[in-house]
Amino acid sequence: MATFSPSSSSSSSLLHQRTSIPPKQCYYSRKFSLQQSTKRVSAIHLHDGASTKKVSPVKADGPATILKDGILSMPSVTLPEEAIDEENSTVSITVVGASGDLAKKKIFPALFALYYEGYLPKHFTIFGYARSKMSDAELRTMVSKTLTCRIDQRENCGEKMDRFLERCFYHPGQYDSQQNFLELDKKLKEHEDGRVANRLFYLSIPPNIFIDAVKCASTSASAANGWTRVIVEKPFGRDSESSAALTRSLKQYLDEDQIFRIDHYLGKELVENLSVLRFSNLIFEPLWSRQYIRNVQFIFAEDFGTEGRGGYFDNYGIIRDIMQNHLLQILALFAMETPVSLDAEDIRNEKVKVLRSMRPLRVEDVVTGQYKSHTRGGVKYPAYTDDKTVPNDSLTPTFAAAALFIDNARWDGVPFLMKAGKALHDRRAEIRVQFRHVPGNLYNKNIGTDLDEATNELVIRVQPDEAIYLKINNKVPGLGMRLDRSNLNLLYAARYAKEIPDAYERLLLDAIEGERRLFIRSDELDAAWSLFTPVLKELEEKKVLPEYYPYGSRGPVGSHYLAARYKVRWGDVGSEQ
Ligand SMILES: NC(=O)C1=CN([C@@H]2O[C@H](COP(=O)(O)OP(=O)(O)OC[C@H]3O[C@@H](n4cnc5c(N)ncnc54)[C@H](OP(=O)(O)O)[C@@H]3O)[C@@H](O)[C@H]2O)C=CC1
Ligand SMILES: O=C1O[C@H](COP(=O)(O)O)[C@@H](O)[C@H](O)[C@H]1O
Repeated sequence: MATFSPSSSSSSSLLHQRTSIPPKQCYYSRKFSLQQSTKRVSAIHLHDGASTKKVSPVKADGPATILKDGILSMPSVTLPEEAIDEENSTVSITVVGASGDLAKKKIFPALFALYYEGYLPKHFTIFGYARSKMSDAELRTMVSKTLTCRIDQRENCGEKMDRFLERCFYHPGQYDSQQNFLELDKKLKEHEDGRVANRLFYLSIPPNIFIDAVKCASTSASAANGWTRVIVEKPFGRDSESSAALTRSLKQYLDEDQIFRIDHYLGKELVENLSVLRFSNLIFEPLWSRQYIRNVQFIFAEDFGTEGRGGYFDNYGIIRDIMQNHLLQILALFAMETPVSLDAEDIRNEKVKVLRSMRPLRVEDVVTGQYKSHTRGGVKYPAYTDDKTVPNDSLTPTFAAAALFIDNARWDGVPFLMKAGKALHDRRAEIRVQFRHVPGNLYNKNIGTDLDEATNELVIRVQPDEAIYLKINNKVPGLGMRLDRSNLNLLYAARYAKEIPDAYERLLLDAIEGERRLFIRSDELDAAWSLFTPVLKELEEKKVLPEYYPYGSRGPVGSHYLAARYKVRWGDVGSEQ
């Protein structure tokens, strides 16, 4: 073990102060401000000039404290031995299903962005694995064509891309072939070159072959002396039973702490910021309850249909595709109680608790829709069922709205509304918090007749154009006394010059670093499915007809009736959004 014991040092000198860390390493902290604000030493980042590695202290003797003039006093922390041994360890990342859409669109670009920014460890190798026949050179050509990520306009991008591609390789193989995975293992070993070998497998394949691939990877290509982790993509089953069966099968080959169930919405910047906003600002946390909040809305909209993914989508539908995972995860983060710390288990414990306090969704609290063909400006937009991979008589919802409730002391009676849809008039993901009326408001008569319009609303716009804004009532300048609604607006593009990383970058880095906070634990998943499984079964058994809405419209009118039943008006509708 190595001991690190700086004390009473400024944060900049802290970066270099150490006792028994080898001289070429210094401290670099991606999350330094987080550590300061939590006043706990939960992680330390080691940086050797080329790469960064996060380590958890084995032991911290006490909390960090901020003294006068920003001087930071740190406790003595004990680091694990592997933390100081970057030279002798390596990480191999195998993208299983490398020829597929997600790998090309998201995973390889995210890995390149991490490399470009210096976040990957010094020694790393990337392998693509799939059945398609490809050489290393062909994989590199394929990857280079799809590196259309945020980095590609940057300085030295071409040069860095060449360096990155030199470290990408390909192995063709079947997903259920131990022999093919043994061959992969052999190649990985050659690249690992006798170092401590850590291996990350990213399962970017259809769910019906997850288990075959996990079985082969774990039995024939696990790391011999380092860690082995597996990132599993959604869908995690299609209901409680199939999800539990998937978990059982995964656990035949992996421990829970090796399984990284990804929900990429948890990696989005504004979703990460939700806890910061709430727990580090005095003005929000005291208002975060039924006393002040009338309703909360989670809205997801896409202005395109299921084009190209109809085959997958028809078996799942929008409730499983977006609500049960992305929107529910955001809801859990929004509504959970204060966690004991920012450690993964403390956060996930709170998320499970709030999910388990929720009422299973009732069929009368759901509205479903499906888009139909629509011609606008001479262009004909297809119906969902025009997709050749979708049956003509499919009832699969491409839109749903739902009202959910949390039966605990904080949220009793507050409607949590969700709305998700494809082929709508715009693309957005946002959280809207509508506050109650001001009691005995002196200015009621200056507001007009619609008091609901005049309540405060906090909007967290996850995408596009990331922003946080608060709608307030304000006096219109002039000699009269007229109020209007104005926004206190934090528009990220105006406030921060830095680009926002893609969610997959954050999540891949976390998986490499063993940070589980943004990945879904099996009990969270069980709780999430318990809420949606009964209603999904009922909708399917009763063959409930979706309400048809034109491609490019605002979706079924039924969603407004549902909201009105709970005295809610969707915040994304109307002139001022
Ligand atoms: N694409 C996206 O935007 C998103 C995808 N996901 C999830 O990520 C995973 C991968 O998605 P995506 O890349 O779109 O998937 P693809 O359909 O593109 O499949 C990935 C690869 O798996 C192999 N494959 C496809 N079908 C089969 C099959 N029936 N049997 C065996 N192998 C098959 C193919 O490789 P080969 O033939 O070379 O072996 C293919 O290139 C899925 O679980 C998906 O649900 C999650 C969120 C978004
Ligand atoms: O998981 C999924 O997410 C995408 C939307 O992701 P975004 O990051 O582009 O907002 C959605 O299109 C897809 O249907 C779903 O499977």
